[in-house]
This record gives sequence, C-alpha cells and structure tokens, in this order.
Amino acid sequence: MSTDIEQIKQVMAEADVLYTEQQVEASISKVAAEITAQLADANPIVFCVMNGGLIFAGKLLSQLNFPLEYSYLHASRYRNEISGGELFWKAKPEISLRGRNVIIVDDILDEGHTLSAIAEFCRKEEAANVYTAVLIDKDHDRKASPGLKADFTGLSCVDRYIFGYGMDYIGYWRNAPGIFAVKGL
Ligand SMILES: O=P(O)(O)OC[C@H]1O[C@H](OP(=O)(O)OP(=O)(O)O)[C@H](O)[C@@H]1O
Ligand SMILES: Nc1nc2[nH]cnc2c(=O)[nH]1
Repeated sequence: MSTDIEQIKQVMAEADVLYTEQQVEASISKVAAEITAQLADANPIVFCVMNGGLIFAGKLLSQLNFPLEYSYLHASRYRNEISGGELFWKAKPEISLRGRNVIIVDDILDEGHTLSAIAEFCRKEEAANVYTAVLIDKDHDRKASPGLKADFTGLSCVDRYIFGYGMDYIGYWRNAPGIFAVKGL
C-alpha cells in the first residue's frame, strides 16, 4: 500500500514543537563539549546507529576536535513502526572493537532496549569501554532497566511519539528541522 503523502504533510502541520532547531543545535554543542572533556585522549571509535542517529552523529562529529575513528552500525527495533519489537541487526560493526573505547551515538533513548543490546554486543566484542550518547531521552518508567540513562544526553522529552532530527514518523520527517510530537500520540 502506498503512503498517503497528504496525511504525512498533515502530521507535520499539526505536530507540537518540542524543541526548535536552535535549541537542538545548542544541545548538540553541549554534548560535544561533555564528550570532549571526558574522552579527548581516549582514541575512540564513534559508531552512528543508523538510521536515526545520522543527523545527530553528523552534527556532533564536526564538533569533536580530537583524534577519533568513525563508523556505523544498523540495528532496528521499530522498522518504521511506532512501537518496538525484537532487535534486528542489519549491519554489525566491521572494525575490531577489542581493547577500544567505543562511543555509540543514537537519536533517542526510549525504552533503551536498542542501546542496551548494542552496548552489550560491543562488550562481548571486548571493547575496553562502551559509552552511549543520545540526542534525546524520553521520560517514562518503562526503561529496559530501572533508571537507564545514556552517558551523554542532549535533551529530554515527554512520553509522546516524536520525530525530526533523524527520528521518523513512519519513515518520513527524519529531515524535520526541530523535534516535534505527533498530534494525539
Ligand atoms: O530505546 P528504544 O525503545 O529501544 O528505541 C530507540 C530506538 O528506536 C529508533 O530506532 P528504530 O528501530 O526505529 O530504527 P531507525 O533508527 O531506522 O529509525 C531509534 O533510532 C533508536 O535506535
Ligand atoms: N521516531 C521515533 N522513533 C522512536 N523510537 C523509539 N521511540 C521513538 C520515538 O518517539 N520516535
């Protein structure tokens, strides 16, 4: 079935703005400063979690002014749906993680199953340390483990379905310049 583009446009038109582009950019700079303060001498590998992590990782990387390697991995629990299922690996890291400091960069920590599973994978691959960085943390009590947080967090948000800055609404609006909540969700 083809997507109703008019409905996709309507979702954007009716969405609530949670954070403007300016606010998101400021939060990315804050995370970059925190990572720099802690890991500038760590020779890390930074992994972007595709697809959602793309914009955050891209904007973050150019503000990390120290030696690092960059790569990507692709694991998805939502696969363009609005509720999560099993973690499905589409691309595992190709670089050896053994003995390395790893920074996993993703758009959102919602329940946290995705990030926890990826971090666990990196530990099994014998990474020396695994750090996590997310653009936004959703505030609710359904975390994969109680009190689960990323090591570096840009923003937090209410318990609604959000899109923009890499995050999709049924595959659309990852390009939205701000963070928005879908009306009624
Ligand atoms: O904290 P969780 O409840 O596990 O959810 C967070 C994950 O969900 C989204 O990925 P998704 O599986 O939708 O893939 P995508 O990156 O391609 O959008 C998002 O990018 C995170 O990786
Ligand atoms: N786009 C998007 N992806 C998610 N993955 C987990 N929670 C969310 C959310 O609120 N929005």
